[in-house]
Amino acid sequence: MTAAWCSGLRKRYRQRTAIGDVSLTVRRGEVVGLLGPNGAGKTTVIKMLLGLVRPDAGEVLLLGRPGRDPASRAKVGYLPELFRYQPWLTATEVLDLHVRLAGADVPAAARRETLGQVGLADRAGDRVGGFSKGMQQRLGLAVALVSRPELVVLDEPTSALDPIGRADVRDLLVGLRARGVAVLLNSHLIGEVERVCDRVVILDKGRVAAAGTLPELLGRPEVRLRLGNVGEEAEKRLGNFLRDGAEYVVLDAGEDEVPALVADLVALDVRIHAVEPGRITLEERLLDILREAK
Ligand SMILES: Nc1ncnc2c1ncn2[C@@H]1O[C@H](COP(=O)(O)OP(=O)(O)OP(=O)(O)O)[C@@H](O)[C@H]1O
Repeated sequence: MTAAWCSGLRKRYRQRTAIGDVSLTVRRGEVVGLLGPNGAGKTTVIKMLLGLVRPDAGEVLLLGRPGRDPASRAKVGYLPELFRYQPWLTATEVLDLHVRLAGADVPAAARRETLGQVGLADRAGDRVGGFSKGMQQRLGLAVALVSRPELVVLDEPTSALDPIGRADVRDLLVGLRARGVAVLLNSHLIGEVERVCDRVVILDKGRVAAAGTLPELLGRPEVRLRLGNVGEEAEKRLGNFLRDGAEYVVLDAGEDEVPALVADLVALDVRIHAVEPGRITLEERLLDILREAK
């Protein structure tokens, strides 16, 4: 089930410890988000996983093989943070080149389909030198996906993309997960990570500051009620719920709990201004974790 695994990774550059101790796992059919401030070590971890940077210590397994074994990378797709493709080649030729380099067998129709998936179908025959930055990043995604990899590692895949491009990438990731592909996603766009990732690993100063599923990191979902004209009887009915300023908070609400509560409150002449789902956002949680670690 494990697509990528590393344990005890360390890396120093001269006197600077880039990675102090990082262990993480990405399972098949799972999208894992890598978050953390600038310089936290996200790209270095990705490069050590992929054999592009040699760790000082630690172990890597990719799709069941030791990371040092070049064969372990045959089924891995990678979009680097800094992407550049040969400007004299067309998009189709870039894909052909990468398919050849990967030693993969991908029919021409499937290559065309991949360019279509990233929104470049009508630019397939154009030279990459004339592409915008976002178009080059889309091509980079096509390169990462064209050989039908079992593990996809994307280092800030939407940094140059417009909002529609970002939504396209989200759809692509959901499609990959449904096919059982494992995805490791490094992104500063926390909303994007929150929407699409099953698990999140937060790096800070070369260490894992927190890791878990979204419910584990964000706590229990809650429903918040903003009410007016709360009389004595209504106060009694609300007695079991937490009060946070002007709001009442229902934690872990059962399926009928909120509708029943609202019906009772309406019957008691309470004015209901809002009934809203409320939970700390991943961005708030990330900032808390990073501030605590300071
Ligand atoms: N080739 C290198 N030589 C020297 N130091 C390096 C090298 N590569 C990375 N580092 C250092 O390692 C640390 C982690 O860098 P890394 O690029 O992994 O961070 P990051 O979390 O990906 O940051 P960002 O969000 O800014 O992309 C930084 O202190 C950086 O200066």
